[in-house]
Amino acid sequence: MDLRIALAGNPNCGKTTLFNSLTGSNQFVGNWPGVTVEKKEGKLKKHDGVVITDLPGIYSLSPYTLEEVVARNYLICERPDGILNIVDGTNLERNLYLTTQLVELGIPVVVAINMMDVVQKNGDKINTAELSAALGCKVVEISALKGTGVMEAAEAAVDAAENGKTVPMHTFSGTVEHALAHIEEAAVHNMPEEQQRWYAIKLFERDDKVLEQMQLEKTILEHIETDIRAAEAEMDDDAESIITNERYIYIGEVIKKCLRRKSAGKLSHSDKIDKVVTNRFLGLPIFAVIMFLVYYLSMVTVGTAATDWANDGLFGDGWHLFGIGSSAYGKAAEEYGSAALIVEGYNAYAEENGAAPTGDFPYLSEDEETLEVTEETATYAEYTEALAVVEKYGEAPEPAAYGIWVPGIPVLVGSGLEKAGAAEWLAGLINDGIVAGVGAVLGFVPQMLVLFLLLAFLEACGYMARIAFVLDRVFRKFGLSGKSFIPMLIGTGCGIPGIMASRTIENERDRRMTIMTTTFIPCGAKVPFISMIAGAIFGGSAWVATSAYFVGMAAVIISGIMLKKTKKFAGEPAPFVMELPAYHLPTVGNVLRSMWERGWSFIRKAGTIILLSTILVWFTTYFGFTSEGFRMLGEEELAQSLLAAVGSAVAWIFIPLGWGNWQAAVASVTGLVAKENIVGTMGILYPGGWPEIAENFSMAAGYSFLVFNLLCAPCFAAIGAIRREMNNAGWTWFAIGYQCLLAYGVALMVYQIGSAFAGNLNIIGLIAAVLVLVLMIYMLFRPCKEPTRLTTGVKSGKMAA
Ligand SMILES: Nc1nc2c(ncn2[C@@H]2O[C@H](COP(=O)(O)OP(=O)(O)OP(=O)(O)O)[C@@H](O)[C@H]2O)c(=O)[nH]1
Ligand SMILES: [Mg+2]
Repeated sequence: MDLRIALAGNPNCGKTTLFNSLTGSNQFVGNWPGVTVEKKEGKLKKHDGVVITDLPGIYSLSPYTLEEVVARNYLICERPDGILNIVDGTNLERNLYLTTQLVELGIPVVVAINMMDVVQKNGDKINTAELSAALGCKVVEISALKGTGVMEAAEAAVDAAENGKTVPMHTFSGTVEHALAHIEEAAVHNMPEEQQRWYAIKLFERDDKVLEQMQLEKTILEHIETDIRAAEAEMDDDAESIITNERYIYIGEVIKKCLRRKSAGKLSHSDKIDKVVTNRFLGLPIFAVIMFLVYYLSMVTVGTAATDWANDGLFGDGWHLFGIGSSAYGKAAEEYGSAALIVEGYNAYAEENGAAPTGDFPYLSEDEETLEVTEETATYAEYTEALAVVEKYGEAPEPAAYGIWVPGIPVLVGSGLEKAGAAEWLAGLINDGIVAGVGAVLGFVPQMLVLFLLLAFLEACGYMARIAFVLDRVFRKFGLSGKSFIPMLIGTGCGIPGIMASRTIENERDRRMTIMTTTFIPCGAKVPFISMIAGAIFGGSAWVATSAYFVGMAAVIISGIMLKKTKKFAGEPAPFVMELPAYHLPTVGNVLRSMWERGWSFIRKAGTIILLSTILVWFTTYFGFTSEGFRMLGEEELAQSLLAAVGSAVAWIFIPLGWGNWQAAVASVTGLVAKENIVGTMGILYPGGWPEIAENFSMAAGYSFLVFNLLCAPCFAAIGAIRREMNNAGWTWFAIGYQCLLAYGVALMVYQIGSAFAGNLNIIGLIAAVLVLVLMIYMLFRPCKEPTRLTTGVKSGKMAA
């Protein structure tokens, strides 16, 4: 049997950080309470047979929310062999409240005071010997972040689990002890001795869960009730408060003996920053600016340079080594290209009219970005100039002549396959399928890494927790709770942990609503298609990605307001009590690790599920029934493919949204498998790349496509998470149906109203869009329905406990 050590402590005290360093795992760490919502096990490094369990944070052993129940049940029902209680040294008073309960459990406890690096920097001193004597268990000092003292702490816990015994030092007042003695005698005397005290105290508090678990006989219950009543009458308070108060009084005494504060009363750095960042008026604008910067840096500056290289170079024709020669070649190619078009126009005119033009003549010019072809006029003088240029070059300039030219993967693979004499279908599968599809997704890796890096930094330093606080003020105006923001915050990485994070919401209706709306926020997998639309149709503007983020957030707020007006969701928002963690500079290692974790899972997905999807998409795209029967198709025959047939059958649904072509319809459907697939599928279906996409989408249609895929049902994995968290098929379908309907309605408005502004008015479409708008406004402003009875009996206001 393995020795089991549980890491228990308040939220955000560093349990997961310690867990990662003790076990070498990579669990997610963030600077706000409620990051871990499930227990995780790992083997202690260099110690065979010791299993460490990371638990969600708890403030006490009376849980209110789902993830707190997980922690409590593990401690009480599965009873680990030892508890390593992590205590945030910068917040001893609140943290020790849990400690006083843990030492009563009858399980050996070792207290590890964490964040000692901060405590020391603040100049505070903790007397551990004194604290250890007061609590009745060993106390060690650690810094999980810096890794100091962590192994010693784990070994102390192992030692205590094997040999130790923790006996609580604290006694309640005489009246309470008297009642406890009676309860022990009457109700719990047949339990193991070390557990009796804890159960007696819980019975005294009339804890529902313990009462339910013990199934006491009615006579015994009545007997202990008289004891409790007597104590309550004597102390003039209810039993639960008596216990809570006495614990705090005791903690106050302990703290007085063991802690010497240097920085009492001064405003800390965090408080000063918060005065600005969470300011009533500045908070939101600062948030908007920061999010814009995050997307600007990842999408436009650092990210784009790298992504362009990945898309056009690595997964395109090729690139100049170190960029040397690129601009010279670019200039030459452009000069030659535009001159050649004029010369072509001249020759075409001559051929058509049988005589060379003497004056002005028309020629076709092509826009480099959109590939749009327009007719221009050139003069004879321009022709002579152009002819000179063309003659100077002789032929189209070769990139290899300007620097060291490295061919891209498609070129290499193509020539390799040709040399090996691969069959046509195999070459097609590899180049037009896998390289085009998976390559299109992998091309976004640099951007994603920059984005993940910035998000990891914001999460780790503590800023994101402030956003929940700032948004709470906004959300509350609409009857929503800022608590709903935490899942969305996690959802910017991936929707699945986001949906799971809804467990921190105690109110069942708010929780359901949060599950339904969390995936509106663009997750990492949606970023590539947002970026593709921005790049192909909007000239790479950073506003597109930033707007997607705020469209997602608006969708959450609007949905919240609309849903809250229905019977099923009505009711006061859950009170939002979250302490703001102190800001701190995250370690480089931690931020990089978090970035790499997310980035790697993105890459891994490209190699598995995206790869499989692209193979399927390629096969159904490049094969079809023609007049000569079933065969492989050429690039210009794709309209006859199997996929085109299927896609066309559903594409009409999207005509009102402006992108009723089968390619876009198919891409949206493959997006349900994984959202990265949208980019991969478009990569296969538009062999001409971004310029071909730009040709097929107007700006209004492009943005409508973006909005639809942002808001509609998430990928299957996330739908599975919704199913698990809702724990009900009806609610799951309701969530998916609502998401798709909302996506359709908003995309319809975007396209129809956007087109009308662009001068492409479609009267019927516009009427439909206006109707949707009116309906939404009605849903937003109609009076509230009376709430139905709340089904769960959870209490609110846990911080008071
Ligand atoms: N300065 C400092 N920061 C730390 C230390 N240990 C953890 N942190 C930071 O504290 C924050 C919370 O760490 P987590 O490990 O996620 O905390 P947790 O206890 O698992 O939190 P929940 O899962 O929400 O209960 C992170 O930003 C950590 O980087 C430490 O020793 N010193
Ligand atoms: Mg954790």
